[in-house]
Amino acid sequence: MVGSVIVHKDKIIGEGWHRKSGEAHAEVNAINSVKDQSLLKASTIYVSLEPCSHFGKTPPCSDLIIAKGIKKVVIGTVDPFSEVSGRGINKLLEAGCEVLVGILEKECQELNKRFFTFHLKKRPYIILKWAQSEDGFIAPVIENSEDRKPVWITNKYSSQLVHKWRSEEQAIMVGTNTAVADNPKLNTRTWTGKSPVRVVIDQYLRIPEDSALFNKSIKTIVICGEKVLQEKEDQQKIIPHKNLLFESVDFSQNLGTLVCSLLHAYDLHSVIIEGGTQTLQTFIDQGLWDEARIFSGDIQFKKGVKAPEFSGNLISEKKIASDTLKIYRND
Ligand SMILES: NC(=O)C1=CN([C@@H]2O[C@H](COP(=O)(O)OP(=O)(O)OC[C@H]3O[C@@H](n4cnc5c(N)ncnc54)[C@H](OP(=O)(O)O)[C@@H]3O)[C@@H](O)[C@H]2O)C=CC1
Ligand SMILES: Nc1c(N[C@@H]2O[C@H](COP(=O)(O)O)[C@@H](O)[C@H]2O)[nH]c(=O)[nH]c1=O
Ligand SMILES: [Zn+2]
Repeated sequence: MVGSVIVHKDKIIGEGWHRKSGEAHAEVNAINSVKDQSLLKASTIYVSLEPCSHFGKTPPCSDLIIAKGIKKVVIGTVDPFSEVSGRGINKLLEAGCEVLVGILEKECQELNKRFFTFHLKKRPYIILKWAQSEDGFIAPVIENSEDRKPVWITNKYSSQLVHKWRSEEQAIMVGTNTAVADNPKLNTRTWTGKSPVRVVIDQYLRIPEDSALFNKSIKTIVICGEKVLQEKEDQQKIIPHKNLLFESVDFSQNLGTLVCSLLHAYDLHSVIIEGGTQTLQTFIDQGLWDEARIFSGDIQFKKGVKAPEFSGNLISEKKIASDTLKIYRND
């Protein structure tokens, strides 16, 4: 999200923000919102991200600022996107604008943390999320039960918050055992908004075909081994569908890095990984995470699947009725 404000003689005369990829940028909306366009020549434009310099889905905002005769530009942070990255600022300077860069820089980077991670680290912003019992388990001992559903640890308020989080991210991922044991839907249900793209690891394609993840209602990417995919394709057991995509990777390599490259190639800027422990630990051990959101319920399991082991900076802790939510950052 990028925001822009236009100020004339200490008075805000225009405001705008970038609503959606492909639509008008913040500066365009802010400029268009100014009723008396003749004031622009004596105004300052504030924008949280460097004005763009390239013809992307829309024309360059730096050209528009210059064309409107705005003389002073205050920028929160440089754009990490290689097509822009300093070029927007240079265009403005060359046109004789006064340009201030780095105002509330940290706040502006935080606002677009997904976008920054995607361009600077060439991977999605990674949020780890799990719920653990009071004694540190994410599930009791798994019995080979026909009844494929999660053992619920958290309360309905935490669960609703998770659905809000799902609506805020572009992808959601789980490991094979979780898909087998829980038959999760991984959609956004108790909150409004989009469901993320579902991603599941399934090296040997052993997740039952009638699983909710394969119902084709939402775009779903299955990450499997090269050999098994070839075999299934040869047997014509994979029917191509726009919402069910199979991607093979070399499981003898570093899985975390492979998944990150794959999601980057799919242009997915963020992913929430909802377990289980083995999958979460894979990313933790490779330092491939940005935030961990951990619920603790008041239930005790005594034995079962241990929660992941990790260390990070605790940035917030709160009670949600009987649950505790702790959020950590990896920095
Ligand atoms: N409370 C909570 O928040 C949650 C609880 N759960 C519970 O956790 C349990 C499952 O957890 P867990 O057993 O840790 O399983 P995972 O869901 O993490 O699945 C593990 C499997 O995924 C594949 N996999 C994961 N990481 C790798 C890797 N680095 N390399 C290769 N393959 C990998 C392997 O499949 P393969 O063996 O086919 O190679 C592995 O056996 C379930 O009981 C579920 O109910 C799950 C999610 C959240
Ligand atoms: N058990 C457990 C969670 N489990 C996670 O939620 C998934 C189920 O998603 P869905 O089928 O969409 O409701 C499940 O597979 C696992 O990833 N989450 C929590 O917030 N609290 C909990 O106590
Ligand atoms: Zn722009």
